[in-house]
Amino acid sequence: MNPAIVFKNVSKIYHGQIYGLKDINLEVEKGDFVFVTGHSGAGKSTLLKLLYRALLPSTGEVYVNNMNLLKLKQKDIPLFRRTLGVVFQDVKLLPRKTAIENISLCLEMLGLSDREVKKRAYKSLELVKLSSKSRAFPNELSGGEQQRLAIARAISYYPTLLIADEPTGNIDLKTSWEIMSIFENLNRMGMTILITTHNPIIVSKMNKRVVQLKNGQIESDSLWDKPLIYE
Ligand SMILES: Nc1ncnc2c1ncn2[C@@H]1O[C@H](COP(=O)(O)OP(=O)(O)OP(=O)(O)O)[C@@H](O)[C@H]1O
Repeated sequence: MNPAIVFKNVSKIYHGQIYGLKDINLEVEKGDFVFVTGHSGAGKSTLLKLLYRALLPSTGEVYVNNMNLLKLKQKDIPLFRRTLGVVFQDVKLLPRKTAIENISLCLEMLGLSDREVKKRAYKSLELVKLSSKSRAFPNELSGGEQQRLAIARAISYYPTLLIADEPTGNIDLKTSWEIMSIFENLNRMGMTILITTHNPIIVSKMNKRVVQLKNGQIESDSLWDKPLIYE
């Protein structure tokens, strides 16, 4: 087996003294769907940043899609980032570009033909059920639609791994379920999904693997099997 993600004895220490993560060991198999939870300051963002190589570990090794991120050469970083899609909490959409342009602009940077860019951009919008809003500007979209557009942009590269930072952080529960069902569909299509969230209702109803962080360490790692106490 070649896991999608491997953390081997990973610690991240900020300013030589603050532990963001402490001796983490974690494997995520290809095709898994994993939530990472934990209180504020538990280390969720640090873990994500290590995954997309915005940070390097202080000790230990991180592998994503079989690449040792410590050994990745600077010139290979853009290529590496295309193997994973990232959905940020603040959606980072370009305000003066339409939905379809927000996606196409990223794809154009890959050097794809105009035809391929168009095909992938429309396909991505279709996957997040936003085809009817292709010409809308971000400020003409609801919070949930903006989040869906951010997902469409992240999957337009056809990544095998999709990671999302609090993707339901700023939206209501009903819209959150719509977003979760999109992640589930992408997972069924074979994409590995890793999502950080604070939201216990989402976690308790989705029945997925849950990695719970506390003070930079893994407190528990199991399938969610607790009773639904947040109804
Ligand atoms: N750039 C930084 N410099 C110093 N300390 C940092 C830095 N980033 C994070 N930390 C510290 O590392 C620890 C983990 O932070 P992290 O942001 O990963 O937690 P989190 O679980 O994502 O929190 P939140 O849910 O509030 O976003 C915290 O103690 C935090 O103060």
